[in-house]
Amino acid sequence: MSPDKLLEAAHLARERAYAPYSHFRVGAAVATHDGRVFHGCNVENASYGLTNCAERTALFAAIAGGVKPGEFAQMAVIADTAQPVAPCGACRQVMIELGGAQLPVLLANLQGLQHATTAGALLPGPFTAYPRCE
Ligand SMILES: O=c1ccn([C@H]2C[C@H](O)[C@@H](CO)O2)c(=O)[nH]1
Ligand SMILES: [Zn+2]
Repeated sequence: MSPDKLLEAAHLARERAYAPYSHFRVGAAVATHDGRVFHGCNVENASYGLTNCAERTALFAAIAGGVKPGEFAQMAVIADTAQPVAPCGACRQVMIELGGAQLPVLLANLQGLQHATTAGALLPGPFTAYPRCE
């Protein structure tokens, strides 16, 4: 799947954002090596801290749909920002856990600006669980 096609999927997912508090809509999409695509949008809550970002929604939807870590091929994220959207730290950590540091991530805005990066480049020095217990 081309990065542009995946970005189109993220754009469509953004339309489904539930963001009545911030009014800031974000869309994400992840593709697997065998061509499955999962969509994510941000889902807010009256208890603001319960909000789930578009990126994690997409990754969690994929895992819930049967995707295993290591099967992710690429991810795309889009929002109405001046520069290509910058995922939050929590999502960067989850991208690395599930997609791996090499996961290609295409960040974009509605004006067509794009930044191609990787999960590892977005979060150097990620937390990895309990290395001293191995
Ligand atoms: O990369 C990002 C940044 C923010 N948000 C959401 C969380 C919240 O609903 C709104 C404002 O932060 O945007 C995302 O989904 N992804
Ligand atoms: Zn986030």
